[in-house]
Amino acid sequence: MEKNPTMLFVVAAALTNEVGEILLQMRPEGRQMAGLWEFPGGKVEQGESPESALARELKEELGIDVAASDLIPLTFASAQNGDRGMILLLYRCTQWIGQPAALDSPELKWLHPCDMDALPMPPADVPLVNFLKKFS
Ligand SMILES: Nc1nc2c([nH]c(=O)n2[C@@H]2O[C@H](COP(=O)(O)OP(=O)(O)OP(=O)(O)O)[C@@H](O)[C@H]2O)c(=O)[nH]1
Repeated sequence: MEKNPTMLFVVAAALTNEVGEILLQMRPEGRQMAGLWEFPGGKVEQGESPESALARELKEELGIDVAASDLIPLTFASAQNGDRGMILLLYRCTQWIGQPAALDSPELKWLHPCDMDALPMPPADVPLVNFLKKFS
């Protein structure tokens, strides 16, 4: 029997610039958790590796090209997402091609992890931000 058939896998990027700021985007109106600030990323689709899913999401959401080999695993969070369990995988990315643009969100913001507490973020992101504050 398949184990955890309902588990949702979500991948997200801590896109980090040369001064250590990380890019967050605002979730648009009409989506679950609209108005909250999140790390760019999304759900892993069937047949995708987490890294190829994240590279696809970064292209769709920000218009940047990222090599799967430039996505460095950082940490993860486990949380409830509606009626499903969710594993949220966070990767560090410091190398990409192109200028990040808000293609799928009303606004982007670069900020240091210690300033992220000032923004409303999904509850699942709390341990991710705590990790970044400690180890960035
Ligand atoms: N990208 C992203 N998603 C997050 C974060 N934290 C968090 O709880 N999530 C949740 O993970 C899920 C990601 O789904 P999504 O809607 O962004 O996925 P997607 O881009 O594949 O969209 P779609 O399902 O509408 O096609 C959402 O329920 C979202 O609220 C985060 O920091 N970044």
